[in-house]
Amino acid sequence: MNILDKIVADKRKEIELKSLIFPAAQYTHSVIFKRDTFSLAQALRNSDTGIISEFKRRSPSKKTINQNANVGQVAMGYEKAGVCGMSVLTDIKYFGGSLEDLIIARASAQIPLLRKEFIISEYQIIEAKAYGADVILLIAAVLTMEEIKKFSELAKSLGLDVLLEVHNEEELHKSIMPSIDMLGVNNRNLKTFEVSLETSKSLSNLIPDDFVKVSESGISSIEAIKELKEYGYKGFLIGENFMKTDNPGESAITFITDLKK
Ligand SMILES: O=P(O)(O)OC[C@@H](O)[C@@H](O)c1c[nH]c2ccccc12
Repeated sequence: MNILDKIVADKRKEIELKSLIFPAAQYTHSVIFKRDTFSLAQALRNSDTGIISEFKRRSPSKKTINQNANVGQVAMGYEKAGVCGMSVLTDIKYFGGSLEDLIIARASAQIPLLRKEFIISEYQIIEAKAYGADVILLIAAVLTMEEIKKFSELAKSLGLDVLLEVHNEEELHKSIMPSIDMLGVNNRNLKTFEVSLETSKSLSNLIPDDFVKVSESGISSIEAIKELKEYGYKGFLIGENFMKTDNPGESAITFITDLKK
């Protein structure tokens, strides 16, 4: 079994139990559930920097990235840096994240927040909104075309933006539908952890122009962003490059200042 299959198998068990303890219906009456959301797609369209910065303590490919960072402080730093949005890992077992991190980020910054999660059920989409997310991630590698349609339509009906992530041409073909706002190309193969910006470059011309194009993972230089922009990318998801430093917020400020020069 590859790591992605393992993560998804664990996730199924987790949701099965969680939905018994906290049924989805109990979330939908809360004030936070009914709030207005921020649009990441809109922020990216209006931006000339396009940075989506991530909060990530560890990952299966990098055992420790940053165990000390305070999610509230990092969210404030990212907001001050002028990022278009912040991605918050909520998977505990493999990434050391949590829904608590998401809610603290929500309380700390008024910017679009992406729930970074392996979404395989409608329950997690309700939960995402209830914990303060504005955007959900759907990973084509673990979903059927029917699931992508059902999940993205539910998200849209709740006022959430949808970032659909692909890694190859086949995943891209099954994912193109009107309920998707942004198409993310993950430069990291989630099954082997290999990273190459060539993935973004080679898939770019297959993505129709009505979707905001986002390049994800392995981005650590201004040069890389300038190059990816030429392939039509408007969004750049950066995690480790900021998180591996002692002050991720400050690192984002420096990075975006340099990007604007
Ligand atoms: O830390 P990086 O290489 O800058 O990557 C960030 C982000 O793209 C990566 O964390 C990611 C992209 N897609 C995912 C899906 C699940 C978990 C994590 C991810």
